[in-house]
Amino acid sequence: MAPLRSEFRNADAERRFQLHHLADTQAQLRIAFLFCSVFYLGFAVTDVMWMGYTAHSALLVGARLLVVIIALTSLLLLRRFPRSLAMTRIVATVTEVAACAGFLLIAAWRSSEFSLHAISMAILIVVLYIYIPNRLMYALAVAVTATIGFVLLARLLGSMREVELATMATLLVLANVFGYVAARRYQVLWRDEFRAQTVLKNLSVRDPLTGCYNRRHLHEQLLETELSRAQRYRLSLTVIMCDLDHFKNVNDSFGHDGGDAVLLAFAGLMQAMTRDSIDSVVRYGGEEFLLILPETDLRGGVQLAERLRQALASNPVPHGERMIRATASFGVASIDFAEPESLTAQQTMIATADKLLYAAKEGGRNQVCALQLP
Ligand SMILES: Nc1nc2c(ncn2[C@@H]2O[C@H](COP(=O)(O)OP(=O)(O)OP(=O)(O)O)[C@@H](O)[C@H]2O)c(=O)[nH]1
Repeated sequence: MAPLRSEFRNADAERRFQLHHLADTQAQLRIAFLFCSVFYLGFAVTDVMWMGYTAHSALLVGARLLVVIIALTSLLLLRRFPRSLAMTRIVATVTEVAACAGFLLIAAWRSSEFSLHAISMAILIVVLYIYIPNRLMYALAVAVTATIGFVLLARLLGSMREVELATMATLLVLANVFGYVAARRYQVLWRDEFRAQTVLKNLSVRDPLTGCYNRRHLHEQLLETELSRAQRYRLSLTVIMCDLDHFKNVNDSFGHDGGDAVLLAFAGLMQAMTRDSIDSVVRYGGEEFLLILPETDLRGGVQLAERLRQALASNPVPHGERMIRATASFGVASIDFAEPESLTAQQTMIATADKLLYAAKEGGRNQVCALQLP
């Protein structure tokens, strides 16, 4: 995690974290925008009480209304783009900037009350860091700029003595420091929690030796998701069942560690040669794997199986000083849901791929057998 901004260094992990929290972030922002609108408008009463019904107080109320309009527009934009991370960040930052600009304008126009404004400024700083969810660096930039602007205005327009001004500035610096520290703690805690959840989820869906998906995840989610997606969008779907040949001999000759090295190398090949986040590699049994290839026809499936077969056969696996030669057999079953009569169920696809795999074993191993399902 990057220490200052308290975000994952890996952009992809950070994006997944942000997306995971997006609904909560938006809900919190909606409340913050409503809260901001009520308070900005509510304090218009004090403008009128201090200044009476003058053109000056009307201008102040106008400035407050502008902040409220921006906050409410942000609220509508959140409703319009509920899945957009970029929009969520933009509306959070724009509303923060508008709230600070409005506040500084009001402070400048009611320049006789800077010690009262200082209390509001301290509250505003806490709200920016902790209450409005935004990237920590954006909150820091807005809060520090607003604080500097406020102290400069107090110096130029206020009637404070130097010592009062210095004390107020120090207190506001402290508010920034504690706001930043508290916000940073939240950010770190949320990410730690997300990391722990991700690790637990991975443990429950993946095989610990090879990192491939496990069979439970295949049956609970993967296969059904991919089949229904292929059916809905009338796409083709291919599965490859593969099994290392004479694996018992590998274990007997090189020990269990040698067998594990071959399993790892084969799983690594499959993961490297398939499409990231599209294809799935499942450890189906001891030395048996299942590949699920969405939007892939029989020809594509056979090509991949052939490439895998050749890669394994021609690249012996290093194990200590020795090299282990290994081969595998493959059964490829494909279905095209563009054909209206395709009714193949999950079990049929896997059972067919399994039969084809055993046909490949019967045929002499180190080969690919394939079939297009109706
Ligand atoms: N090293 C290691 N071996 C495993 C693992 N899981 C299963 N095995 C072994 O894999 C071997 C599978 O043997 P068989 O089912 O007889 O199949 P085979 O020897 O590969 O023969 P064919 O599949 O007919 O080519 C057994 O010896 C299992 O103990 C594992 O995680 N690590």
